[in-house]
Amino acid sequence: MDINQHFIAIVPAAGVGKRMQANCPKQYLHINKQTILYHTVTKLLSHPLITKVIIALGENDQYFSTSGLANHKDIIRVNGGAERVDSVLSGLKVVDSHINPWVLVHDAARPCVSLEDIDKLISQCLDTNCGGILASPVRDTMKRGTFLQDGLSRIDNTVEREQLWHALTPQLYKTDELTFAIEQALSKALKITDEASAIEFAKLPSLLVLGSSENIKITNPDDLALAEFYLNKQLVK
Ligand SMILES: Nc1ccn([C@@H]2O[C@H](COP(=O)(O)OP(=O)(O)OP(=O)(O)O)[C@@H](O)[C@H]2O)c(=O)n1
Ligand SMILES: C[C@](O)(CO)[C@H](O)COP(=O)(O)O
Repeated sequence: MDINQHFIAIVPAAGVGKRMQANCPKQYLHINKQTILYHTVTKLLSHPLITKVIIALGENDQYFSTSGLANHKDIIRVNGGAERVDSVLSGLKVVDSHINPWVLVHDAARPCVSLEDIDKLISQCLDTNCGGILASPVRDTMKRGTFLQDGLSRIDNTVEREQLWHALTPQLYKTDELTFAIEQALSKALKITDEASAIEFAKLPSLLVLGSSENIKITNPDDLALAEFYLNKQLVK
């Protein structure tokens, strides 16, 4: 990978982690005595091509100041927004596309991403001059369902899983294209849950770059132990 440029990573970290049912936002839960946010941000900054991280924080965030990241010279803080997409857009507003024509976006809740997968994403996107995302193919039979009463659900149909992928992060796009795509999608009140969906609405292409299924998003309580296992597995490599 003959890359002679450096990258900024935007880390949306302004969520409250409702599904985690914890006593603090999930990005501030600890694994091996460090916060998940600390693991994620230091992982990104350990990549030789990532030189700055822009972290979008909640307006009332009371944890960041003691996270071990507060005075890091390569971290820029911005205010997050009501939705993840708003937090990402806040980060994009402080990126100079002349200096950083490409930008990575990576969830604070994904500390298990590997440097090798980040290399693959950067390499494939820059070699093809096309934005893209890390993704992992679906392995199970997939069903579409309908909620019934009393918390029950029923199967409506089986969803074809050929070329069905889990969208992961980082997602890597040209700064100007991503900013335009997100602003356009928001102006049309379109539902944007990742950068790729805004790019799709803008009818721009995206690569699917095969990434490890160990790059989980810590979302529900049982994800924490799994993330700890994967992080510790990386330590012994
Ligand atoms: N308004 C928001 C909502 C989410 N995020 C971030 O986007 C990432 C992925 O979102 P998700 O896993 O949904 O996190 P939460 O929104 O915190 O989780 P929940 O939906 O369970 O509340 C997280 O790192 C989260 O902090 C953000 O920056 N701003
Ligand atoms: C961006 C993302 O990680 C792609 O899978 C995911 O959409 C973010 O989580 P959310 O629950 O959709 O906010």
